[in-house]
Amino acid sequence: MSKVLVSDPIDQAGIDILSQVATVDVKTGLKPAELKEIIGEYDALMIRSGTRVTQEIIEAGTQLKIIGRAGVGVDNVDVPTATRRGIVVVNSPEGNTIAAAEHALAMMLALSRHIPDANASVKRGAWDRNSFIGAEVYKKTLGIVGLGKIGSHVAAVAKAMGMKLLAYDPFISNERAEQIGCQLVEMDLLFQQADYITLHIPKTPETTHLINAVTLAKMKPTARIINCARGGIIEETALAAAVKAGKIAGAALDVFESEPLGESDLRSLGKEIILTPHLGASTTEAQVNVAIDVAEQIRDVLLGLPARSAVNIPGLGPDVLEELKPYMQLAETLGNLVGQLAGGRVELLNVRLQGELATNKSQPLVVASLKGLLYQALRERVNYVNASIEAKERGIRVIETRDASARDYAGSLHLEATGSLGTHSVTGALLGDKEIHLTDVDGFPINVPPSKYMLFTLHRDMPGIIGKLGSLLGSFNVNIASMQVGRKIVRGDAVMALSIDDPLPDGILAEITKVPGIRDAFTVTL
Ligand SMILES: NC(=O)C1=CN([C@@H]2O[C@H](COP(=O)(O)OP(=O)(O)OC[C@H]3O[C@@H](n4cnc5c(N)ncnc54)[C@H](O)[C@@H]3O)[C@@H](O)[C@H]2O)C=CC1
Ligand SMILES: O=C(O)C(=O)COP(=O)(O)O
Repeated sequence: MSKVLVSDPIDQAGIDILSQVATVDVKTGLKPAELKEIIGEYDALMIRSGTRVTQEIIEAGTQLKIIGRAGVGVDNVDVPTATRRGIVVVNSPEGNTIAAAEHALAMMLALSRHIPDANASVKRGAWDRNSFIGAEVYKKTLGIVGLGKIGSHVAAVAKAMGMKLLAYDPFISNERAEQIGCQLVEMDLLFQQADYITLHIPKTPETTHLINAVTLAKMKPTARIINCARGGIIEETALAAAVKAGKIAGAALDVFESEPLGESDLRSLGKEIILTPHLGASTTEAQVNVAIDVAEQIRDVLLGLPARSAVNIPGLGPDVLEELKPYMQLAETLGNLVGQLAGGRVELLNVRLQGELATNKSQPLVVASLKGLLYQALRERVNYVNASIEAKERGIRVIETRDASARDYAGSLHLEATGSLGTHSVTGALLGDKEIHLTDVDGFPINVPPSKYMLFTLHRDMPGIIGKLGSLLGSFNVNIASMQVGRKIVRGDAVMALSIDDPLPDGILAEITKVPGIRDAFTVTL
């Protein structure tokens, strides 16, 4: 019989499901060394945010087949190491959405009415009605950073309370934001105008310390900020200093850079700050939901069945995958590329499967294109299982067409995306069955393999332009690995695709578009 270790508190409903197929040991509060010592005995590990599943732990887990996170965030799991070792990582993307959203809303109201401190003062025996004059949220502006599952529910409730809603989410379409009743704005404007700011984004390299002394300085002195997403998105020392100096009116935090929270300036602040010990998902309902959701997936994987919310493996049959693998990679690369060219906030994706790809078996390529398209927004959390649902939730319309007539290649894939930078298209094919080639960008024929850092220009085909661009890049110490021009007619419009060795330095795109003849320039990281 399989063995499952549950190393954080999980609802009994989950334990009951696991017990149908495995021996279950519940051992919470283990130190890393203790976990490392015993993990080798187990086929599955079930956790919440309390257990750090590091590379060391995963490598010691020689029998591990699956790690189940009974919640959303998998930032405490070394997913790349698990993937390399063939261990499935699953989570419960929706089980605690309502609990986390309600906690953020509770924090907003508690901050506005000083409920924790007023309660403590009555319990101390006082009857002080003057120290706790509050503020109403009605007709105030709520700025939501991250309009995903939790952010959207916060929006719906806040709207019903009469709040005006602003949102910042570079990966959500205007159409989707409007449906939720939010106005999408840039982050600076949100910070300047909001009376309350609530964060609902994942912790990624881009969002770490997204809120720092500079962003806090943009807030109104009467504004308050709430973080029920992840510790480390707000720089805690900068926040404590801003609250202490009265630069902002207050903050409510459920999550911290290091948990449990140790010595911290945050603890010494008064009623303007509320701290809770990572309670966002701690409702009876959410704990039952996530425990069942994840335990069912662990049970299924131990029985050799696929998992429905795997964050690191495709939920497709191995035979289909093997055949389509190189094309899946092509579709992901093209999706990632066209998403960046279209500016991220994509509303419409046209997928055209051409030549031998125009068969019904190629449906996974549409999913792979969406996975690529959403990669910039969701990173490793988007997978073949959730890409279509995530796209739908973001209001991305997908139109799929099949054209069996082969063009220059036996099979090719054409993607056209409409986003905040307009409509852009890319086509790609495989060379020698394996090597990915871009064969067309915005209707201009090219033939280049994609590379990690790329620069595209739209320019007039005229003498001297390539030299000028080369010298400009040289003056910024940018090394060109390869370059190709695609044009439809001589001396008409043309596209240049350059592979470069490093990311483009800040400010250079603006310089490039100043070169006479160059109309536009885009850079992408693949
Ligand atoms: N305090 C707690 O106990 C809980 C915390 N969480 C945390 O809440 C957060 C949100 O969860 P969900 O709404 O389920 O995730 P989600 O994936 O549905 O939504 C996240 C949104 O953030 C957006 N986003 C990504 N990068 C961004 C950036 N740089 N700037 C602005 N927006 C960006 C994405 O486009 C997406 O719409 C996660 O960090 C999760 O770990 C979730 C449950 C409980
Ligand atoms: O689901 C999440 O991302 C959470 O942050 C909840 O964490 P928890 O399961 O309560 O330790």
